[in-house]
Amino acid sequence: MIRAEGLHKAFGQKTVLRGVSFEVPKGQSLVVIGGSGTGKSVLLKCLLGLERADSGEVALAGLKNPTPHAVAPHIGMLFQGAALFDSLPVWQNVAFRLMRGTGRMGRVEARALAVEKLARVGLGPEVADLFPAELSGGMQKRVGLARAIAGDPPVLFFDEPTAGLDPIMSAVINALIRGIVTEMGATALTITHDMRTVRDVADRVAMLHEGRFHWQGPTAEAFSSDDPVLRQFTEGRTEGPIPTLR
Ligand SMILES: Nc1ncnc2c1ncn2[C@@H]1O[C@H](COP(=O)(O)OP(=O)(O)OP(=O)(O)O)[C@@H](O)[C@H]1O
Repeated sequence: MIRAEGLHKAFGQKTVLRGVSFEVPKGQSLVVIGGSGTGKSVLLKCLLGLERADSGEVALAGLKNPTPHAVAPHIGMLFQGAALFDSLPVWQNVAFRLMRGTGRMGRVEARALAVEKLARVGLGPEVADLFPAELSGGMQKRVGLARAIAGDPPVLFFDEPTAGLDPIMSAVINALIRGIVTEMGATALTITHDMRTVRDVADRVAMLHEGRFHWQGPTAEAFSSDDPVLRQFTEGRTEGPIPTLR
């Protein structure tokens, strides 16, 4: 479960979050949309404890206002640029967290688990010993996804999972995310600008606008709503209540 209650966050004079409240029940997938600079990344950082909200509360996997360290074993995260370690082979990237800390896995077990997770995201065992630089962007995303699910975490975060991918690879990654989330029974939160990701991945959609969730609801309703702010965004129109610089 992921819950936020009245999150406020300002940087100096600039208020970014003005009372964000929502709950993602266990096993559900929420996709957060919103224009550039509306605070989606700030919200994600507040949820992960990477930024402290000025006020409000976060509950994540049973933890209240967790620190990044406390929350790490309970979450998997796919970063926007995949964020793999260049100097480590793919399998060590996937098993990175499992090979550290108390109760860490031995190399043989960790490698076997990495190969299994790579298979889940459509990559063969021959990829395990390659280095990230040898992979295409789509393959790196798959490796990032394998790493996110390596520890079978109950909560998954996806930050712009299709950024920089072609439409076909985007569809592949979206389908993988949806399949994995359903199969694991994970609670998921995805940030995206990609309406295809919204359609493919979301049970529910929330739109961040002027520091709050301006609209929240089931995915089908997000695309049939007559809310002018939501419509302008989902239809990508320059005219409407959201100001644009042209
Ligand atoms: N550490 C910081 N210090 C000052 N301002 C910040 C900081 N982090 C974020 N901001 C500001 O908060 C606002 C929201 O930024 P954020 O990166 O969350 O937007 P976003 O919705 O993720 O945008 P995009 O879709 O373009 O990635 C921006 O105006 C940004 O400049």
